[in-house]
Amino acid sequence: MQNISNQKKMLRQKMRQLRIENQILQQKKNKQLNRNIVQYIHKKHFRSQKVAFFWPLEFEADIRDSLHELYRQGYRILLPETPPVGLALQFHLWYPEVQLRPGRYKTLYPDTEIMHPQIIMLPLLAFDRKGNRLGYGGGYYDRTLAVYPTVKTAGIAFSYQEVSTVPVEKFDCSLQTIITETEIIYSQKD
Ligand SMILES: Nc1nc2c(c(=O)[nH]1)N(C=O)[C@@H](CNc1ccc(C(=O)N[C@@H](CCC(=O)O)C(=O)O)cc1)CN2
Ligand SMILES: Nc1ncnc2c1ncn2[C@@H]1O[C@H](COP(=O)(O)OP(=O)(O)OP(=O)(O)O)[C@@H](O)[C@H]1O
Repeated sequence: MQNISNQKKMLRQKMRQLRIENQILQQKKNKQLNRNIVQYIHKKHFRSQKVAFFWPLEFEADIRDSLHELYRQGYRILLPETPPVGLALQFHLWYPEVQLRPGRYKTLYPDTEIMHPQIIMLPLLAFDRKGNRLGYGGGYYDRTLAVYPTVKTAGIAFSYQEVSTVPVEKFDCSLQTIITETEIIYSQKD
């Protein structure tokens, strides 16, 4: 039997491919996904709370509408700066006019003050209904959630990214909620 890290590697390859195949269809689902993100935040969290999002990379869900909408409503939106591998993400305050700087792995972030989030929205390649998450393999979000054990977590994905079981290792942090364009899945008490 293969070890878990190899299983993760293979699932990553498969999900990356699936994402490319879904690129066009995905664009049509962005609107509904953004609607569900805003609805989740309204239902669960008060205004002026600090919500960490991410600036989408190529092929990821385009969640920029949610950032603008929630900013307008008085939430404070934070974006991650990607440090060297082995360190936790740092979150910077975002606002619509801010200039974004290029960071590691083609990420973009605002070079503004650092803030601590109360809610973290996470990108992912695959998820399962128990809230297990597969990312790109940098371990950035697991390390970050280890620093913020009490924050609320919600993964953002399209429904085609659901798999029956994501292979997990002992350091993997699971998600309380997963938001897709078709549903909001509460995998754990939130
Ligand atoms: N939008 C976004 N921001 C994010 C993440 C993410 O997954 N998405 N991260 C999540 O941890 C952190 C950045 N970590 C990353 C770690 C590895 C790769 C990576 O291996 N990229 C591939 C190309 C990915 C692809 O296009 O499929 C590469 O550079 O070869 C990317 C981001 C923080 N910011
Ligand atoms: N809390 C932690 N402390 C130390 N090392 C960690 C921690 N969490 C993860 N790692 C390391 O990070 C590596 C990658 O983890 P994993 O495969 O779960 O990444 P990922 O969740 O897919 O990536 P990302 O969160 O960046 O999207 C693992 O090999 C592991 O050694």
